[in-house]
Amino acid sequence: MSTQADEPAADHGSIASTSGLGVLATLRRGLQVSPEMLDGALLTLLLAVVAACGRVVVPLAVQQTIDTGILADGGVDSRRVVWLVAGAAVLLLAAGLSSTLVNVRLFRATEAGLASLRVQAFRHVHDLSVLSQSTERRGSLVSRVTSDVDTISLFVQWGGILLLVSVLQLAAATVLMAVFSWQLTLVVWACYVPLFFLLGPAQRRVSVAYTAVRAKVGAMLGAVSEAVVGAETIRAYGVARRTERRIDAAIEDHRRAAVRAQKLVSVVFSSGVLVSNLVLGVVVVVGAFLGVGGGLTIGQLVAFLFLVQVFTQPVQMATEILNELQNAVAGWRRVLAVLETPVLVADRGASGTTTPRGPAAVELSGVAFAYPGGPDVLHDVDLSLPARTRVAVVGATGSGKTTLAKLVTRLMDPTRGRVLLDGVDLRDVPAGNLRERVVMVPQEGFLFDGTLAENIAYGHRGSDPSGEPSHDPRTAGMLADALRDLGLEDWVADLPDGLDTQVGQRGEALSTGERQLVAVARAYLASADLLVLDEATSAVDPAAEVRLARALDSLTHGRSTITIAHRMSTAEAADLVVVMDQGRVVEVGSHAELVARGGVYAGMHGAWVAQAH
Ligand SMILES: Nc1ncnc2c1ncn2[C@@H]1O[C@H](COP(=O)(O)OP(=O)(O)OP(=O)(O)O)[C@@H](O)[C@H]1O
Repeated sequence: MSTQADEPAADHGSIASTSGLGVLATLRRGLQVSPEMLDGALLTLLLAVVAACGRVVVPLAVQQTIDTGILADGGVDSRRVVWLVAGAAVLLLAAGLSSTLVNVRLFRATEAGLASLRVQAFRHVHDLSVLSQSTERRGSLVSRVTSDVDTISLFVQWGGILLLVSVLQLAAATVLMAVFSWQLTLVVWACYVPLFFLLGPAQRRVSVAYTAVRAKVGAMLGAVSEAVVGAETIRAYGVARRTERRIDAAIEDHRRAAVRAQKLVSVVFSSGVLVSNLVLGVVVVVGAFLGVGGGLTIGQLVAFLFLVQVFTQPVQMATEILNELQNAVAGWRRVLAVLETPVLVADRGASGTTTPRGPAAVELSGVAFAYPGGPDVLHDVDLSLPARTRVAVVGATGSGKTTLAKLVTRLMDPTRGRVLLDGVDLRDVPAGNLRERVVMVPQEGFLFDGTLAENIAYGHRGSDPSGEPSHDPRTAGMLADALRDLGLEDWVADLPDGLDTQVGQRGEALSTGERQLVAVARAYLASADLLVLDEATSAVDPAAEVRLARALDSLTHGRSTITIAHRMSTAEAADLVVVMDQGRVVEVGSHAELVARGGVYAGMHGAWVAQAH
């Protein structure tokens, strides 16, 4: 039997920055994760072949028209010319249609694949422990689900189409050229291969130049937006000139970087055109010699000139496409890394042990915890918190109070030891059951842009714990009851639109104290068996303080609560006080007992009393 002592330490793996797979492995894995991308790929490929063949229709038609129509043995054969032109038109139409279909089909398949990739990545981010999320900067996580997926989409929809069509186009042109003259085909390839290799380094320089431009754009936007946001401070300190100079410099930097990048692009582009023209010249000269020897007809020579044009575009684009491919693979790696991060706080689901609703008792046994890569911040915590008890956890800043709260609410799992709810290890309690029974009330809950009613009802999940907060009339009734029980009716009545008041983004339209009240009302509606409260530290006016205290009192009445207490008055009012010091529980008892004991708590309390009076 496994005991807490021999349980392996939980590996708090954070999200790797990339998946560490090679290019091909990344592409293979990416397609496995989003198989929708390959939907109907065979037909798309066939259509792409038709589209690519369309690129050589004109050279072929020109050759046929000249050799068998205009220069026919018995003089110009007008009927043949007309047929050839009409045939070419039909083929071009078919190729154009195929090309459109290839675009549409690739677009549709890619969007379906990427949408499912986004959903998977987003769901997974949600399942990851708070720990994995916090080790990764949240913004960066958002970018993985959004802009990194965009780099893939950019490549697949633009680069991918070009790559597919270009490769087929080169193949079709080469085959036709080889049919006309293998010698001249070799000449064309010999001219283009070096260009391809030269373009690589040039393209890299372009890419570096553009990265610099993007950085300068960022710096410029930063400088401008800082000046706009901080306009009041800038004016107050009379530093407008200095700010202007900074902005001017940032704009000038950007201009210089943009011009440099554009110059490089012009050089690269013109050299492509130059080589293409040179090849045309070489083809004419070599072709003329071959023609003299009887190896090449005039029609074929002219067709060659067209075919050289068919070569130029894919070769010029190739390095850019490869660049996009690199970007896409990098994006894919970052998204896959999210998907590969193991869910540390795993949900046992139906195979877990559902605990019945009712008074909740909590026990911590030999609990230790370390944040990733850090030392233990909780050591050997043994605690038994009876049901229906108001517990206050006190301790100096950094003593581990919040960490303890996160373990009790299973936002993370302990590195060693066990946290039990009514005797069941939290790791065995299904997530739905746990969220129904245990609710964490942060200092200030996150408010969503919407009405006050919506924000309060957010905590209520009706009878279905996994369901959406219900919007039915019963909720309205419950809201009214909750506000009455918490003594918040007056407050809501005084608001301009009552429960329909818009709270603004993140609740910016409410005051700090009001946001705290929303958090309390929300927790009340959630009607959990155990509340873990992080007491607000921000000061509010005395009237609001009284209202909040009264609401909190109603909220916690008759319920098991664990409050991270920042005020001694909260500890005084609690049934049980847990004192933490440097990650250890050093004292447990009632306020009176602990004061009488004359230990750490008595010292903290004494200091508070002395300061207050
Ligand atoms: N995400 C984190 N990553 C690494 N270390 C952390 C993290 N959060 C907290 N810690 C560390 O863990 C220790 C305990 O922190 P905790 O937040 O639990 O203390 P606290 O008692 O709640 O403090 P406060 O009263 O200031 O909120 C501290 O040393 C802190 O630096």
